[in-house]
Amino acid sequence: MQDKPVLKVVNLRKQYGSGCDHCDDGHEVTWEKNSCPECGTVYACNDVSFELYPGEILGVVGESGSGKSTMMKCLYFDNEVTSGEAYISSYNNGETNVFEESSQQLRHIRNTILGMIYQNPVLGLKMDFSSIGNIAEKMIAAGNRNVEYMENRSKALLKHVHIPISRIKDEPRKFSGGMQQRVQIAKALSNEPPILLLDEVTTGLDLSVQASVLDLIKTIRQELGISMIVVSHDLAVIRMLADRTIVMLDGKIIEQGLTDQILENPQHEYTQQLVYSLI
Ligand SMILES: Nc1ncnc2c1ncn2[C@@H]1O[C@H](COP(=O)(O)OP(=O)(O)OP(=O)(O)O)[C@@H](O)[C@H]1O
Repeated sequence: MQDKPVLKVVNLRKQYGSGCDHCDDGHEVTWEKNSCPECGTVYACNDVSFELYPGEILGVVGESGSGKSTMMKCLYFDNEVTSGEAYISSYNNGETNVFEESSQQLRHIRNTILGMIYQNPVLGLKMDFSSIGNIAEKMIAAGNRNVEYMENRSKALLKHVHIPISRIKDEPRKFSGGMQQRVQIAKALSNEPPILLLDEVTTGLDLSVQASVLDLIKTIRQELGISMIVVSHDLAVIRMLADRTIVMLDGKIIEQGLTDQILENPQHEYTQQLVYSLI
């Protein structure tokens, strides 16, 4: 490879609390996992840096509380970062730190460059809108006004994620968990974003439903070549999907590399535990 990354993240930090003399420079502290024992500030993400390349799936794995969801929320601008930089190649040719952009620009990036699929569909869908309406809403937010186009595209997307045509007007609250995730995926794809963010999308689903959602994600990557960041606490999901993997612990990246390499030859003690628990 080394194409230009579609996304480059540099020293992303998200802290809860104002910090103190002890933890501000990070060196003098014996951390209690991700928090400062003196002032209690939580460093949910600390100096997180990585690159996402065209068409690749980057896995992010780590235990509960390691900072995975916080990182995704920062990348989708649900959370404001404390500090750090992110550059997107399809936005100002990758020359602008998007974390410093206005809220109007951030909305534009969310609507046209990023798609997000949350673990909890309530965060990604309006449960009382029709499914087709959910998708149209995202297209309208990106400036679309052509009703016929939006209707046809929504139908095609829902068909693509295997929602029966007879149910496309149903509200997601009437759907099973697997179907809700499929509608979220269709919605996230509606404006053809170059980057998809998927946060624990199969957690909580039955195994067979998990498998079908994972298959759908693989098919989308093959057909559309979209770059994806896939967060999961489950290394089996990462093994199935990710080309490269980041391992997070206590808000930091402790290991990253090709997924096969990480699975075959984990370097960090924590990664070794994760991998051996999978075998
Ligand atoms: N609003 C908040 N205020 C204080 N601390 C927070 C807040 N939100 C998250 N945290 C802390 O940030 C850390 C990272 O949480 P995060 O949810 O990102 O982890 P995670 O790896 O996604 O775990 P999980 O999969 O269980 O959500 C945790 O220590 C959490 O307690």
